[in-house]
Amino acid sequence: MTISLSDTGKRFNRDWIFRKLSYRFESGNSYAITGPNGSGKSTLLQVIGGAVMHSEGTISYSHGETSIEADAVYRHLSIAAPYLELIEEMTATELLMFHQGFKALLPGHPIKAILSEVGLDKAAHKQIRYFSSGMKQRLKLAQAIFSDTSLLLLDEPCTNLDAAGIAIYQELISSYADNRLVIVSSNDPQEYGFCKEILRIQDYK
Ligand SMILES: Nc1ncnc2c1ncn2[C@@H]1O[C@H](COP(=O)(O)OP(=O)(O)OP(=O)(O)O)[C@@H](O)[C@H]1O
Repeated sequence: MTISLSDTGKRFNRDWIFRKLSYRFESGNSYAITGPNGSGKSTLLQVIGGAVMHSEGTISYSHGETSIEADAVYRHLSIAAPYLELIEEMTATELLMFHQGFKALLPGHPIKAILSEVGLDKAAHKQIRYFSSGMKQRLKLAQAIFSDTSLLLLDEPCTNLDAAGIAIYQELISSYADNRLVIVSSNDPQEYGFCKEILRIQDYK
């Protein structure tokens, strides 16, 4: 997948969050969006994912020679973000089964094995409402990383994770990010250290 932004800008009311952003994101590469609190990292990630509409300029998506309509891009992406909720009434296994109903998981990865990879094997049949914040974050990462998508968007992916969780995240990235387009919004090198390109949002004010 390739995502091209041309003079793209976003404002909320009278406040411009970023402007004149021209950038090309390409599959097989990894990108970090960095900047201080409130600078617009999450907003840019949501604009890229098509969840928030940009205010000026253009964004285009393509797969090889084929262009992807902006309103169909959600089919190609998975996202883990602090503001996205899990369905707390479900167990971890039920959530991934439900999710699989509309977005395929990576082939060859049964749900039991996925939960084991993120250290949630013992909690596979526990309701998410009883999960700790770190367990919820592990589940969000599993849901995003093990979805069979070409675009992986990660907003503060190590939020609430302990040292073991951070190590799992880094292993998952090295195992499952190849050939995908990965964009991480973060200020923490533990989260984006693997990224080859850095986009500083302050450069687009
Ligand atoms: N829906 C909204 N309506 C109005 N303003 C918003 C909205 N969403 C975000 N903002 C504002 O946009 C700016 C950028 O917010 P954003 O969450 O993108 O920053 P961030 O860089 O991700 O911050 P952090 O590092 O704290 O997560 C902030 O000033 C925020 O108040």
